[in-house]
Amino acid sequence: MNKKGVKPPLRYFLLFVFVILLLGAARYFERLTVPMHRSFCPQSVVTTNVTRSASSINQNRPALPATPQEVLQLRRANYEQPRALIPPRNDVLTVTPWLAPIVWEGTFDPDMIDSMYKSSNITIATTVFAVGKYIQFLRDFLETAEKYYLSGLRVHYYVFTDQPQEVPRVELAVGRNISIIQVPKYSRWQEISLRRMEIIQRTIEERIHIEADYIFCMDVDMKFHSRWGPETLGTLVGVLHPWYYEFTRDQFTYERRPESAAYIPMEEGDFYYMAAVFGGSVKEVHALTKKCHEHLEVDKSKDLEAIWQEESHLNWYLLYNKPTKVLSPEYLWDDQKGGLPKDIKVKRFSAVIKNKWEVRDNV
Ligand SMILES: CC(=O)N[C@H]1[C@@H](OP(=O)(O)OP(=O)(O)OC[C@H]2O[C@@H](n3ccc(=O)[nH]c3=O)[C@H](O)[C@@H]2O)O[C@H](CO)[C@H](O)[C@@H]1O
Ligand SMILES: [Mn+2]
Repeated sequence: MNKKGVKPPLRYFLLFVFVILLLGAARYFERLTVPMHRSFCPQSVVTTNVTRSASSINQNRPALPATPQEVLQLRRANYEQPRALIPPRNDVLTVTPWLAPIVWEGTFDPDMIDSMYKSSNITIATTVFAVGKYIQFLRDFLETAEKYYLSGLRVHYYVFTDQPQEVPRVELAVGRNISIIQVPKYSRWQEISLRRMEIIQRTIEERIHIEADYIFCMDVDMKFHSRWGPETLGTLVGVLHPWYYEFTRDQFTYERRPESAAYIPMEEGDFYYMAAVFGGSVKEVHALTKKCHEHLEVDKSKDLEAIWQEESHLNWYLLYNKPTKVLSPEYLWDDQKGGLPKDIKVKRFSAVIKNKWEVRDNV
């Protein structure tokens, strides 16, 4: 017996029990603090945490998303500080007067954006029409999309075609799938092009509203050339037309006949958007396609066809329903423009040069 009345072996045992209890308490409090952090985290980080706690049950799952500790590290990640007095680009407009960002190379951090969306579990519907001879563009569109378009995210392609059996088999990455939907072939290319609004509206109502969170509607005579990442996602997204982004509003080829539902007066207009890509949340794109479809019908009843078909109606819509994000012409280039000007640092998605007389039934 020592002077405190506890034998040395017993003292070591009690010390051991105490340490074990201390470690247990530390782990318990660590767990408690995670939900507290969560409530202060942005949405994407919250999702990351949730996924981790689920996946940590199954230790065999490959490529685990960030742990809560890693999330903290991520929040302190070593990226360049945004400087309030130093604009990332001073050669281009990076925000609209209604405070929507305009996305250009150099204005965002791709790694940061990717890590924000990595475990977000969102699905992006992507519609593409390949009717008549335009089926020839589909393979390149899909193959290059699998290389560059929203890599690592869930993408559901909806291919609308009159020849389902001709849709090429393209290997899709994990989490990506394709639905083929048969549509009629109208005899005029203008009709094929402008019917897209109606068909997209209907398909959103029938299934896309259940199957996806965001949607992009794209032309098929296009190829991806480099990253098209989740920096493009937004509630309502329009893209600057590569031929018109330097022009003033009076030079835009808006519909100028007051009889048309797409009419825009000379003294109005922000940008000229190209109809080869538009997108946003499924809800907003549904509203857009519904309104444009209605306006197309109104024009049709007056025997009117807007100067650039659905593109004229899209421009009307986006003038009076401001997009929440605008993509620069990096996201919609045209190979016919040749080399890139100084302000376009990267070509991400571009229209291929096509022989209109060869691919269209009527020109
Ligand atoms: C540079 C230029 O002049 N651009 C205009 C032209 O774009 P584009 O020349 O890009 O129109 P386009 O021929 O690519 O047609 C639009 C899309 O409709 C689909 N499609 C069209 C025809 C067909 O036979 N089969 C088929 O599947 C296909 O997905 C195609 O990508 O016409 C559009 C008409 O809406 C817009 O007004 C564009 O601003
Ligand atoms: Mn096109």
